[in-house]
Amino acid sequence: MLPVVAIVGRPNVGKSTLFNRLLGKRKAIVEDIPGVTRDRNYARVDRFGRPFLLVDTGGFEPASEDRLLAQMREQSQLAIEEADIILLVLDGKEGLTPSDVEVVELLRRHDKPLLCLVNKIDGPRDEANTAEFYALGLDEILPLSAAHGHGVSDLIVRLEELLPPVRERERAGDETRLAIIGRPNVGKSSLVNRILGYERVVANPIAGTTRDSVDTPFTYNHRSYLMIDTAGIRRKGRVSQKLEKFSVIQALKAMERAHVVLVVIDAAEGVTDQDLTVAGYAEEKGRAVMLVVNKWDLVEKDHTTMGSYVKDLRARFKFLPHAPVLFVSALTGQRVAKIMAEVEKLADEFNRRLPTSALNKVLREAVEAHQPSMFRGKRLKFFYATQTAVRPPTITVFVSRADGVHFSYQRYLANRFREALGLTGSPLRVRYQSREH
Ligand SMILES: Nc1nc2c(ncn2[C@@H]2O[C@H](COP(=O)(O)OP(=O)(O)OP(=O)(O)O)[C@@H](O)[C@H]2O)c(=O)[nH]1
Ligand SMILES: Nc1nc2c(ncn2[C@@H]2O[C@H](COP(=O)(O)OP(=O)(O)OP(=O)(O)O)[C@@H](O)[C@H]2O)c(=O)[nH]1
Repeated sequence: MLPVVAIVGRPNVGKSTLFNRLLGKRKAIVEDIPGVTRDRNYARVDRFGRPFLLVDTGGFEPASEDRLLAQMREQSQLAIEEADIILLVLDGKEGLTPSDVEVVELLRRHDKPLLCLVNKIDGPRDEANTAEFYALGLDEILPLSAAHGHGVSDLIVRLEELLPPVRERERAGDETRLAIIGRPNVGKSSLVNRILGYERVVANPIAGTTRDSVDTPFTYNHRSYLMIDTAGIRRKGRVSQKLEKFSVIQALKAMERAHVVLVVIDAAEGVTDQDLTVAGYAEEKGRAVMLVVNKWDLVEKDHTTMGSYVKDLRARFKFLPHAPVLFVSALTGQRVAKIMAEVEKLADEFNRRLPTSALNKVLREAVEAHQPSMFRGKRLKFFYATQTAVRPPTITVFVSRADGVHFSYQRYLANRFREALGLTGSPLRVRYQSREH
């Protein structure tokens, strides 16, 4: 499972600066998810020896000293519960403050690895500023300039030493891994129980290596599935609802390991930004996504309700035009049995291997039926298409000028591939590569 590294510290100490510094240029999570305007406070970091999920716990509302301390306690508590490693950022320019002392006390009562960073040590002149922080009695204080990068490589070395070893690959086999995610209280556990109640649970839940994870293998229609549990979200209660991003982390961790992701939406509450955020991440990762609208029993309906609900859903989840949508009630059981039937179809498509001959036939016929427009005075030439990856199915098309394939033509070809190959719900990636002939 992806380890979590949380950055904590008072406002203005440089948490976001450090976050961006560790992230480097490339942000691993899409930032332009339509409909999501909120700041990004978490991202997968892949640039170093071991990938991890980095969380910036900042973003306090401006508050009085008292309120601030309360928020910092809460922030630290969450980091203790959720993170594998905690980076405490202190302000070397401002010096040690009473709230720093308190937070350190709180953090070290637990055995989570803690790295204490004194930031804004921009040059030799500032180094004396670190001295007073030794009063905290910590074994190790790392001077840092998040803004200029000094000390960052030392930090990374320490981080890598502390990160838990990479677990051996997820249990091999061709089972489909299923994650059910959604905001607190949308009915995830009820759905999991319903699904596992219907299907044959093969074994007792296997306790994962981390305390929160309990995956359940089961079979449906003679095929193996693994239900990835997101129980962590359930136990947090009051606190994590305040800092919603921590429940997002659980969802991100589950999605890392999943093939098929069920994004559960509360029918009565409607789509929230958080739903869009996690679905956007699933889309970016190339997971097969299904939108499950739960608590359908609570909605007053006439014959137009479902249609307009779908329309609204499609508009919000524009980036997932193919995701199947189901309206269910975990309470009454209505249509819950359909979920696994849909999952099976989706998983089939998601795992599909497409013969090169079939792909080329589709490509040839599509180009014949509708020629691409000229690019810089020349007709584009399409050579051939072949599948270059599975999960999700990925097709590479070789063409005279990859940059000459207009977006609308890309969409046209992708749709032709989908139609011809019977891919209705699964993501499909089509890449273009230039070739001379
Ligand atoms: N001199 C100096 N300034 C820094 C350094 N790192 C951050 N700053 C400055 O400190 C200020 C606060 O930085 P942020 O990264 O926004 O701090 P933050 O902790 O995320 O703040 P909140 O979002 O309020 O929690 C900005 O003006 C930064 O430019 C540093 O290494 N040296
Ligand atoms: N009316 C109605 N209530 C439901 C339905 N599904 C779940 N609930 C209720 O919604 C509440 C939350 O359900 P849970 O299954 O615990 O939701 P969860 O998403 O696992 O919640 P967290 O543990 O907070 O993440 C419970 O009171 C359920 O009885 C449904 O289809 N209709």
